[in-house]
Amino acid sequence: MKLLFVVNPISGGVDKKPFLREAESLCNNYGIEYSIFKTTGVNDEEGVKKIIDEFQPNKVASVGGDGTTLFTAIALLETKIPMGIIPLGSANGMAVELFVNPKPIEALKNIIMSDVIGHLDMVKVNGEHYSIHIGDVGINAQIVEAYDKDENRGMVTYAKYFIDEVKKVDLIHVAINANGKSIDKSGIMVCICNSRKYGTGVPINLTGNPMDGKFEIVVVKKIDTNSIIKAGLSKFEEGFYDRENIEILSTDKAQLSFDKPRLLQLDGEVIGKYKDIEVEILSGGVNLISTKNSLSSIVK
Ligand SMILES: Nc1ncnc2c1ncn2[C@@H]1O[C@H](COP(=O)(O)OP(=O)(O)OP(=O)(O)O)[C@@H](O)[C@H]1O
Repeated sequence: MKLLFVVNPISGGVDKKPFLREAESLCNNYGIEYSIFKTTGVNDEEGVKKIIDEFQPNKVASVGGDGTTLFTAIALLETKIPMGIIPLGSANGMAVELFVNPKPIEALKNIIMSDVIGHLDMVKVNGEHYSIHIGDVGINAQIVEAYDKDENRGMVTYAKYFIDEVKKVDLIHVAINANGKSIDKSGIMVCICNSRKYGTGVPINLTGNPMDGKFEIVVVKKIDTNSIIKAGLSKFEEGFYDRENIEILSTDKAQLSFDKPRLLQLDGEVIGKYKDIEVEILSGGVNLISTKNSLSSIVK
């Protein structure tokens, strides 16, 4: 077997060397041929495609956070090569969502051993951007933008910008065209969800399923002390999920038209400001290496 590691050296502020030492020793012991591609943060698409082409891996392990998972998934989109996730980012929202073993070396053993493939959907935005986890316009996108400019990573940095942004929250008006209907909505955040929960553990789309060929548009109506407390508590107990503060629309294609250009983030990456957004599902776009146990938890 040939295994390619796509490694983000900076994700989560975690040093990847100890994991890589253990991974290399495991591969050497079992006679697994491997190659390591380290991302640099600039023009990595070309580099990773070149190594995929030359090395022709049977499996790919994405070592990093959600951004790295998405980067790897996009690189593999036109191949049928399956990929798995080694959670070594700051929040690892997608890994949690997909019931990946939280211990990196155990996640690697699952990738090596498993022939179980899950057909994970991917969301395509404006014909050129992708998401597998959650994208949004509004308060969270603003936080992600501020977070990205800070050299510190992790939850404490995220929390610092959360508090700043809550103070200056702005109401968004959006016209949503989906399922043959057009509806107008207002809220503090409009989310495009392939998945259920943010990396922080806060649920946004509890009825979603990342493998059902659909995505959800979730409009969060307001933010006040009560909704913040409920959102925070719902991380620990889903009973606190505030159904009254959200509206959910499930579809496979939608057009969103905002009152003015709005900042969009997809899977933790800031994409830019858009007034109009077109979203479509790429059903089963990612061949995800999983396990029977994880798959039954995902699609339950
Ligand atoms: N060598 C590098 N130096 C700087 N930035 C990098 C490098 N490699 C990748 N990146 C950037 O890292 C980001 C992706 O990070 P990723 O989402 O995997 O980790 P994270 O943000 O720490 O974790 P999480 O998404 O779980 O919160 C992308 O913006 C990518 O451009």
